[in-house]
Amino acid sequence: MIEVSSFSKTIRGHKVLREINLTVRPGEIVGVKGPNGSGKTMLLRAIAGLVYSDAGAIFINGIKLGPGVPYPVNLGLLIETPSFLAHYTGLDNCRLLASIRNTVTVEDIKTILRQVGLDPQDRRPFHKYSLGMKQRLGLAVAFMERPDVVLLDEPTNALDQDGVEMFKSLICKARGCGASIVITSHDDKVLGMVSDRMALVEEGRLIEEKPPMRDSNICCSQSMGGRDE
Ligand SMILES: Nc1ncnc2c1ncn2[C@@H]1O[C@H](COP(=O)(O)OP(=O)(O)OP(=O)(O)O)[C@@H](O)[C@H]1O
Repeated sequence: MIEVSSFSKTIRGHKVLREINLTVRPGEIVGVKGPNGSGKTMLLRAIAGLVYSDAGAIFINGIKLGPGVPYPVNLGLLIETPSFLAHYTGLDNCRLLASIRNTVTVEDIKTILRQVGLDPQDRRPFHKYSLGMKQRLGLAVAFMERPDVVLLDEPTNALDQDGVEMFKSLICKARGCGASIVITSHDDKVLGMVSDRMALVEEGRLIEEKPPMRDSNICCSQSMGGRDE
């Protein structure tokens, strides 16, 4: 459960987030839209515990984020361009990141790589990947550890149609497993299809929240089995 409570953030004298209130329950996807520079990425960074508040607070499963507080749950994060070790393969990059928490096996990693459309046996180093392949690898890492909180900034950037379908399937599965998910996108169509609610951010303010759109939400109509096949 994500609870953002009257959260404000000022950077170098500029108020980038202003009294944001937002709750995302387990098994819920909130889509955030808004113009360039409105504060969408900063909101995700704040929920990820990467920036702290000037006023207000963010609670994850009831635990207030702040300096010295370990992130309370498994976090799946894709913010801006994913950065990986240039000379490592996709599999080796994933294995390195997975070794930090040590909660998934190599087979789990190979499975998620296949799910995002990458070949675990591909020996090409990351720097030879296309933009779409890099984005797919970023998504693989975000979902690799069966996260409880998923924060995705422009997740369909550089993805072809097949990649967008893969993304929809991944996010619906995570929702079905009870993750609290926030995504930003300039693609209204994708946001509309997967979000339970939409939030509109302008000049650092959350100015409108739209109610659940169950009828058009593809995640509501898909089967919500476990992750692997
Ligand atoms: N590291 C930083 N230092 C200072 N200001 C920043 C920093 N990062 C972002 N900002 C400012 O915060 C505001 C919100 O930026 P943010 O990246 O959250 O916008 P956004 O809604 O994600 O935009 P876009 O749609 O272009 O990705 C902008 O005015 C930006 O200039």
